[in-house]
Amino acid sequence: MNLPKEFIQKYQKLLGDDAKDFLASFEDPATNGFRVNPHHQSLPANLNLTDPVSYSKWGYFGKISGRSVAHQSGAVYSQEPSAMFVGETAAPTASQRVLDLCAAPGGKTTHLSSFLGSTGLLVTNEIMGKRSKVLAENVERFGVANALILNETPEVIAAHFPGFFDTVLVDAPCSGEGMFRKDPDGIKYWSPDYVRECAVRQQTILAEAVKTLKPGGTLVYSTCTFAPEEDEQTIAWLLETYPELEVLPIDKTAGIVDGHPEWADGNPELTKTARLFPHLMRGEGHFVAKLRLTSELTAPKKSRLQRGNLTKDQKMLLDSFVADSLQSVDWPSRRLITFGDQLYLLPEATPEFGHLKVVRPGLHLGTFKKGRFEPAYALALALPTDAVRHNVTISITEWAMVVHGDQFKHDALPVKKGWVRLVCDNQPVAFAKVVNGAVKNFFPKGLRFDAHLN
Ligand SMILES: C[S@@+](CC[C@H](N)C(=O)[O-])C[C@H]1O[C@@H](n2cnc3c(N)ncnc32)[C@H](O)[C@@H]1O
Repeated sequence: MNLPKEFIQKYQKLLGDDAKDFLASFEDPATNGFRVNPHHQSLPANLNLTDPVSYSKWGYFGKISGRSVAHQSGAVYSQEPSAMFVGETAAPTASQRVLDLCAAPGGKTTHLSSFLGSTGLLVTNEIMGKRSKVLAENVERFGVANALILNETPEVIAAHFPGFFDTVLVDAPCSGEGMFRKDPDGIKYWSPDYVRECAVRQQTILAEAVKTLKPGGTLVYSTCTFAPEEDEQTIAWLLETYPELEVLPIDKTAGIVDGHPEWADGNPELTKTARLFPHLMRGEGHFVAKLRLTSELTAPKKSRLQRGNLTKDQKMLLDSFVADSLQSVDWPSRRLITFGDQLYLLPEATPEFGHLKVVRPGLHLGTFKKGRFEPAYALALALPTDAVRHNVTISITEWAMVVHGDQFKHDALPVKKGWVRLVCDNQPVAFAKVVNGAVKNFFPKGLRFDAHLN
């Protein structure tokens, strides 16, 4: 790999004897991993779970194809193992209010959702419009039901949610030195100036993030870069600027090491932060710090809950779909909200949106069409097995036809007419409509792909 001369010299100076191994590690292949989705009652039969990531509840080493049932159904999320350490450090507890401020494409958000289960509120935000759509796709594929997905600046988020969150994650945009093995093109952007530019941006983002914390709340800051300017020095700046913050210790195993105070202002508290180096552990590299707000920084504002807005006619159409096709779902009217003809289930205790740019106000339940309700793809992936009246098991060949958008015939249909959920390898695939004994494919047009089974 063609590493810049200044990069090599910088790390030779910082790492001393270790620099040789560190720099040599850039010639090794990137480490792959995936997390399994605890929301799925069973996992695909052929998943290789023989090589677990020791510090992660749901993580394994290995590569999963983006064209597999495991991926499409949301049974797994591909994530390199050092990135898993971020979610494990944040580890929100049930019912918390959680903010993921820099969230796309959604690796850490889906991980945080695994801790929350169906409880609490996960506000997941991405500043770039296009990337916020990718975030929404990944959140939906992972069957997350309690996420409010936003496309906002940190400034707007801070103004809307002062003193609101129990856990805040800032997985900051950074110089990405830990991504060089996976994406060598990233090296082109690297320069000492770029590193400094990133550090300034990180401070700007953190200055907003801290305003959203409740007293006692936890802030997790992470980067996928090795630059001390963006890692220890950023935390040193935080501690100096906000005496209300204290660093919390992080358990370090599997080759994860302490942060380096001597690479910042010498504050010994910085040893509590964590460094993940590719020559010391099996992963691409990260920096993680965990802090707690010890006293109030920003007074919370009184916010009302966002109210649902379903009309009587819409309620009737929805009730009729639920009666025919689902069982044991509990969707109180106050949480049902329409955006145009799209229906969503708000997460419990969602505060009013005001003027926020909302990408998804919760779980997409479906679309109101003339005189009927059509269930959403997101709903098919989010519902547990027993919540759907008719699950139809399809073969892998039929699955490939579904995800390609083809029509297909199926012998064992439980109904002549109505909605069924297609299931392959015990995983949810999509809703389909049975019309006169034939299956009508509703796999979303924008997500169709060729599974290349042969
Ligand atoms: C490291 S990536 C996040 C990765 C994500 N957390 C995950 O695990 O999949 C950083 C994100 O911050 C966003 N970003 C860039 N500039 C930003 C800014 N000024 N404020 C907030 N987010 C920003 C980027 O668009 C990018 O999606």
